[in-house]
Amino acid sequence: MADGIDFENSYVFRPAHTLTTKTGEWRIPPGLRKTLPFYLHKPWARLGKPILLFEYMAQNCGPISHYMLFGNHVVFLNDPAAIREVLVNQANKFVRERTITRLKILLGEGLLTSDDPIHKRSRRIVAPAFHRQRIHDYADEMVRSTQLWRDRWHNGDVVDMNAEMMTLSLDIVARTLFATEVDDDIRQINEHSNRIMAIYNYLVSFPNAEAFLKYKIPVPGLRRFAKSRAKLDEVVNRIIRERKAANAADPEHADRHDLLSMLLASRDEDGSALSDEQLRDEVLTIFLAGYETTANALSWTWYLLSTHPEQQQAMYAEIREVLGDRTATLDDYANLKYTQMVFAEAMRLYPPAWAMGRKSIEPIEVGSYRLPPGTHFFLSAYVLHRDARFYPDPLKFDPLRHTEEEKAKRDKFEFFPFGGGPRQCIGEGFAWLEGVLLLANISQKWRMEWIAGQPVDVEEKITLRPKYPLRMTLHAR
Ligand code: HEM
Repeated sequence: MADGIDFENSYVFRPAHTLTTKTGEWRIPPGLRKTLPFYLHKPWARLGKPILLFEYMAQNCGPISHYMLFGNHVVFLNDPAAIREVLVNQANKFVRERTITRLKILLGEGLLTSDDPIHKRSRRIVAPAFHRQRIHDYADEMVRSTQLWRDRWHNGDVVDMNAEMMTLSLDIVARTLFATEVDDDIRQINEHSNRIMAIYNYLVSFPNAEAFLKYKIPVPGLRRFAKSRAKLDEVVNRIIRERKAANAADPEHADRHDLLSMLLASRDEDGSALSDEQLRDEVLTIFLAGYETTANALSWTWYLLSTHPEQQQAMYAEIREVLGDRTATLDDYANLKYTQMVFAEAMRLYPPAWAMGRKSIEPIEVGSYRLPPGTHFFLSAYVLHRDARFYPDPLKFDPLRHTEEEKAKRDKFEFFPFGGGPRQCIGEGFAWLEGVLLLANISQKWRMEWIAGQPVDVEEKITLRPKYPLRMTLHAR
C-alpha cells in the first residue's frame, strides 16, 4: 500500500474493513470509499481506460484492492498467489464475468463464453484439435502463408505493421481452421466480426441487450449487431453444411488436416459429437479468439524490435545460425530460443488478453479477505507484468528475462499472457508456434525500421490493440 496515505481520513480511500450483511460477515480489502462513478472526474478513473484505474488501485491500495460499482463488489488482484486462487485453486467457485458473458449474444455457448457443465464438455471435445501433434500439422500452413506474405513486400516500403499482421494472421486462421485461403467467405466473417468488435464496448454496457435482441426492439447499435450476426451465421453455417456434405460424399478424404475436420470428428467420452449449433459457436469462437490476439502480439513485437535495433540484430543472428537460408519449419522451433524470448518479452509488456474477469458464486477467501458471492474479480497481466516487484526496470524491453534459468525462478502467475487453470488458453501452443515461425521467416528477409515521431499508445478493447498505426520502413536483408 502507498506510504503516507491516511486511509482512515481519506476522501478517496477506505481501509480494509468488516462488513456484516444478512448473508454473513465479510472482510473487505482496502479500496475506494465511494462507488466508482463518483470518481469519474479523476484522471485515473476515465471511462474506457480501465488500465489507469487498475494501476492506480494497485499502487495505492496494495495487491488486493476493492471498489463498488452499481451495488456490486469489485476486487482487483495484483498478486500471483491471489491470482492462482481465482484461476486455479478455487476456479470452481467462479463463473464468467459480464464482459465475457455478454459475448454470448455473438458466440453462443462456445468455449470462451460458456460455464460448467457445458464448458467442461466442450473443452473435452475441442481439445484434440489442439493437441501437440495436430498443431504440428498446422505449422506447414503457417509457414506457407508467411512466405507468400514476405515475398509481397518491396525494399523501402513503409507499412502499418498492425494492419499487415491482422491480414496475415487472418490468412493463417483461414488456412488452419477451414483449409482455405482468404476467399469471399472469410472476408465476410472478418468484416462482420470487425463491425461487431467495433461496438463491443457499447454492447457490454447496454443493459439487458439480450432481451432487446430477442424481442427485436429497434435500437440502432443493436440492429447493426443483429444484421452482422445474421450474416456471420449464414456464412459459417454454410461452410459447415458444405463440409458435412462433402464428407458424406467422400468419407475417405474427410480429414483435411484443418481445425474444422477435427471439430467434426471429435467425440465426447460417451460418443456424442458437437451439434450444428455448437459447431457454429466453436468455429466462430476459435476464429475470433485466435486471430486478433496473435496479430496484436506480433504487431507489438515488431514495434519493440524496430525500436530496439540491438535486440533485432541478436534475433537475426540466431535465425542465421539456426536456419542459414532455409525457411523455418516446425523442427526449428525448439532451436529458435532467442526468438521465443523476444515473443515472450513482447507479451510481457503488451499482453493481448490484458485483463481477465470472474464472478464468484460462493464466498471467496483470498489473502486475509473474505468476499461475498456475486463479487467481480479482475486481474490484469498488463499491470502485473509491469510491476517492479517482479521485473526490475519493468518498462525495459529485455528478452533475456525469459532464459530457462530466469523462467525457473518465476511463479507461473508472474508471467501469464495465456491465463491459467481450467480456462487457460486452448490455443497457446498454436500461438507460440505461429508467433515464432512467423518472426523467424519474416526477419530472415526483412529488417524493420521505426519511423520516429509517431504517437504510440494502447487501446484496451477486448484485446490490447495499438491505438495508432505502427508505421515502419522495410529493409531487405
Ligand atoms: C498470442 C495469442 C493469444 C493470447 C495472448 C491468448 C490469450 C488467452 C487467454 C488469457 C485466455 C483465457 C481467458 C480467461 O481465462 O478468461 C484465452 C482463452 C482462449 N483462447 Fe487464447 N490467446 C491467444 C491465441 C489463441 C489462439 C491462436 C486460439 C485458437 C486458435 C485461442 C483460443 C482460445 C479459446 C478458445 C479460449 C477459451 C478457452 C476456455 O475458456 O476454455 N487463443 N486466450
